[in-house]
Amino acid sequence: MLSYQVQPTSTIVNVAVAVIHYQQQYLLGFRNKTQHQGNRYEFVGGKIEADETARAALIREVSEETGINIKDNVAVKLGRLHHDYGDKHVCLQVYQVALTDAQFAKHQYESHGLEGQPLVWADKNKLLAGDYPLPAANQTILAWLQLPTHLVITYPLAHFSDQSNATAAWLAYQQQHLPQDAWVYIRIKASTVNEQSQEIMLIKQLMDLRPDINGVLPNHHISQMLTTDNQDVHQAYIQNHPHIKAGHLTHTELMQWFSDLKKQPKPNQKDTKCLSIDQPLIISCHDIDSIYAANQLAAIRLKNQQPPVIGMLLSPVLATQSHPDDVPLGWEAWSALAQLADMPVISLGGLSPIMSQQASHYGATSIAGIREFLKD
Ligand SMILES: Nc1nc2c([nH]c(=O)n2[C@@H]2O[C@H](COP(=O)(O)OP(=O)(O)OP(=O)(O)O)[C@@H](O)[C@H]2O)c(=O)[nH]1
Repeated sequence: MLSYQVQPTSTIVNVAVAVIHYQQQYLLGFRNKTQHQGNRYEFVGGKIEADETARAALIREVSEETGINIKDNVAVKLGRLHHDYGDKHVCLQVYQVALTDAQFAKHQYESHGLEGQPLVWADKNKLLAGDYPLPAANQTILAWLQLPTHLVITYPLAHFSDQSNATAAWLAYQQQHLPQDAWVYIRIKASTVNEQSQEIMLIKQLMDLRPDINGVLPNHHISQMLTTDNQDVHQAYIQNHPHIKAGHLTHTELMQWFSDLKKQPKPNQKDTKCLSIDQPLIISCHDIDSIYAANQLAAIRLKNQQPPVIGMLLSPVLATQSHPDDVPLGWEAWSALAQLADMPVISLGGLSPIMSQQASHYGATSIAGIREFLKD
């Protein structure tokens, strides 16, 4: 089977990693200088024994290292990643665990763990800013943690087709209804050639009108921007715009990429240029085949040291008005698929923000939607 997971000659060390947090504070240990990747901070965790599941190892390691019992906590899978340190090849299985008020109250003042290692609670902003040196493999975990709990998706242009000027109506609507500081997948889905030529301009206009929002831009626009005559201007725009957070790859685009990959299994940097390589990616998946393809793409980007895949939009969970013909997966089937993803999974389809807790119970790190996520 075609697989881009790195196949080293040495043994892979499987590690369960617990990203333990209480609200915006994250628990870090400090690795002794004699340890592998010593003199650095780490998330709590350790090797998965041969006869153990990753979750069982997670509970055991957290208990052994900190005394915190997370048996009854929800552990949301953030992802799985390979990293070859040269002297050691690790496969990290990473879970996010939110502590309860009582757990935090009990453990917050412990300055050392049960193995004598120093412990600190790091503010999320400082952690993401790189104030705590971590092993190199953890850079991807930090990128995953950038993903917000809510992702807003814009209405397509067609939603405003009864207006005399649909593009102006689209723009005015987004300007007014997008929540402050939201991460927004700017999806326009123009149908006419005239509208298509305006899409990039519309995206830029929206980003200018609402400088607070964080944009997830369709990948085909990013690659289009980078292959036009104004390539330098666009490249500078994308690279220097602090609020462009990721490119988005549709299910169809992903499967096209995967089919091309199967024809040419060793793509070079130029061949992957159609995928935004300056930005992290968020990928839409609907089934097991696309999840497999997304995992392959994530592994290739990691191996090529390109910005990682930071999320998978897996849909539809429930029936939606926007896709009335799609058969919903339902939470149980959705959850089983989500477990197969090697990156954080965002639930989508007929959801509202009040379902966040339910979504995380089923394995979602985030929740996305259109109408229910806009402000009145
Ligand atoms: N616990 C933990 N390990 C990590 C992180 N990131 C990362 O690359 N690792 C690597 O994953 C492996 C963890 O295994 P471990 O904790 O059981 O191993 P160790 O080297 O500390 O001890 P040991 O080999 O003496 O048992 C180490 O090679 C470590 O460098 C992290 O955030 N937390």
